[in-house]
Amino acid sequence: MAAMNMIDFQNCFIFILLCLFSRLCYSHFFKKPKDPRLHFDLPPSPPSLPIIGHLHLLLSVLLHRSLQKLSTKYGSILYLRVFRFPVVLISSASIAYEIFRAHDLNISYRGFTPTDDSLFAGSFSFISAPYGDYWKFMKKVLVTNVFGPQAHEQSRGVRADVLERFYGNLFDKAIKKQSVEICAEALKLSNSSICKMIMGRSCSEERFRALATELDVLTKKLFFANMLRAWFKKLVVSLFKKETTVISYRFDELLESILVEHEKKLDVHHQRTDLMDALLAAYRDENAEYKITRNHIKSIIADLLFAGTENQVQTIQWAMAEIINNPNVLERLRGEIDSVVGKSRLIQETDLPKLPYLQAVVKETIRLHPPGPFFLRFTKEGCRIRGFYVPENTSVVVNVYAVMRDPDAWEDPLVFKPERFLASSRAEQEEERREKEIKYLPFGSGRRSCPGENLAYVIMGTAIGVMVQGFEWRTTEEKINMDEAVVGLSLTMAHPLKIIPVARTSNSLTSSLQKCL
Ligand code: HEM
Repeated sequence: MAAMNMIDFQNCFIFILLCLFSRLCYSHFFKKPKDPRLHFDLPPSPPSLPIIGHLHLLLSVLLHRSLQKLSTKYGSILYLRVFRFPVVLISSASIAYEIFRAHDLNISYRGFTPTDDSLFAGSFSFISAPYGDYWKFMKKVLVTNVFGPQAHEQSRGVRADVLERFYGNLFDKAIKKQSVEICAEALKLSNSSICKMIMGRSCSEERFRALATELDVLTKKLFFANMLRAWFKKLVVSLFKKETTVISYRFDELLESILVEHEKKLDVHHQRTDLMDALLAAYRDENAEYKITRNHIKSIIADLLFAGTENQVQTIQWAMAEIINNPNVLERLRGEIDSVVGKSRLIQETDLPKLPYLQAVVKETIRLHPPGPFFLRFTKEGCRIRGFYVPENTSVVVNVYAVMRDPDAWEDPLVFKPERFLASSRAEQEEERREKEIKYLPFGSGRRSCPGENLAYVIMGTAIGVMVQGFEWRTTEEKINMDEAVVGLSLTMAHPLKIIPVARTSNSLTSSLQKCL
C-alpha cells in the first residue's frame, strides 16, 4: 500500500511538472503577446512562421544579401521577430540618415550582454559599453593618444616604417617570382601598424590571426544572441561562455605580458610613448576622471586590434581585385601616382591629399564591399521612424551593404566607379560631404561611429598606392572571381586573392624613402 501511494505520489508529481512545463512552453511560444499593433503602428513585416517568427530568414550564409532581397520585396524598413524578440531592419540610405539624425542618442548602445570577466563583449569592453561615463572617458583617451590630429602626426614615422617593410616584402617576392596572398601581406601591414601605434611593438601575426579568426566566429554568435532579450539572451550567451573564456584567456595572457613590459619601462624612463603607456598612467592616477582597471586596459587594446585589423585587410584585398579587373582604373590611378610621386621614391602619407583618384578608389571599394555589411544598435526608448513606431529594446540592424547599393541613392550602384567620389570644385566638395553623410555608412554614423576612419583611409590608401606604384600584377585567370563569402561578421572574397608581383623598377624604392623621412 505504501508502495502504491509512493507510485501515485510520483505520478502526480510528474503530472504537475508536465503541466507546469506545458504552461511555460505555451506562454512562451504560443500565447500571443498583447499585440502592440493594436496600439502602435509598427513597420511592415514579411510573413512569419509560428513560434520562430522570422528566424528562418536570418539563417543564411550571405545574410546581407538575403536581407537586401527581403527589403527589396517588402520595404526599406521592416519589423522582424526572432521568437518574440523584435528586430527592425533598415536598408535604405534615407531612413538610415533619419535614424542617426533624429535618434542617435536613443540608439547609441549595441545591447551586448556583458559576459562578465571576458575581455570581449564583456563589461570592460569599449565597443560593448553603453554610452556613458566609461565610454566618454575612453573616447577622450583614444582621441588624445591615437586618433586625434596630434597623435596621428606623432605616429606617422611608425606607419612609414611598416609601409616600407610591406613594400620590401612584395619586392622580395617579385624578385623570387613568387605569388602573393594579398590578405596575408595586408594583415602583416595592418596588424603591425595598429600594434606599434597602440603598444609600441608588433605581435606575432600567426598567433594574432588564429585568435582573430576564432574571435570573428564567436562575435557572429554573440551578434545574433544580442538580438534576443533577457533570460533567453543570457541562455544563448551562456552556451558560448566557455568559448568566450578560452579566447579571452589567450588574449589576456598575451596582453598581460606586454602590460608588464610597459610598467617596467615606465618605471625606468618615466616617458609615455604609446596608448598603453597613457592607459597605465590613467590606471595609476588616483584622481583620474574614471577609475580604470588592468582589465579595462587589456580590453580596449583587444577591441582596437579586433576592430582595426580585419576590416582593413578585407578592403585592401577587394580594392586590388577591383583594380585588376578594371584596367582603365589601374591606368588612371598609376598615372596619378606617377605624376605626383614620381618613380624614384615610394608613396607616403603626406602625398595622399594630392592623390584624389586614389582616395576615390578606396572609398568606392568600401562602398561596394563594406567589410562589415551590417551593424547593430538597440533602442533605449520607443521612437517613431518614418511614421512607424519602433518599441523600446528593439534591435536595430542597419544593412550597410544594401544602403550603399540603394538604387535610389546611387547611380549605377553595382558598377565600380571611383569617379563618383571625385569633386572638382569647393561647392562640389561640400555637396559631396553632405551626400556622404546621408548615404555612405561603411564606418557607421553618429556618436558610436568608427573612430578609426581617418587612420584606416591613410593605412589602406598608402598600401594600395604602394602596390600600384611599385608593381605590375599577373593573375592566372583572365578575370578575378568576385564571389563573396562571410567569415564571422566580415565580408570577404570567396576565392582569396593570390597574384604575382612584377617590380616596375629594377631597384627597390625604399632607400630613397628613407632619405625623405
Ligand atoms: C576599413 C576599415 C574600417 C571599417 C570599415 C570600420 C567600420 C566600423 C563600423 C561599421 C563600426 C560601427 C559603427 C556604428 O555602430 O555606427 C566601427 C566601430 C569601431 N571601430 Fe572601426 N572600422 C574600420 C577601421 C577601424 C580602425 C583602423 C580602428 C582602430 C584602430 C577602428 C576602431 C573602431 C572602434 C573602437 C569602434 C567602436 C566605436 C564605439 O563603440 O564608439 N576601426 N568601425
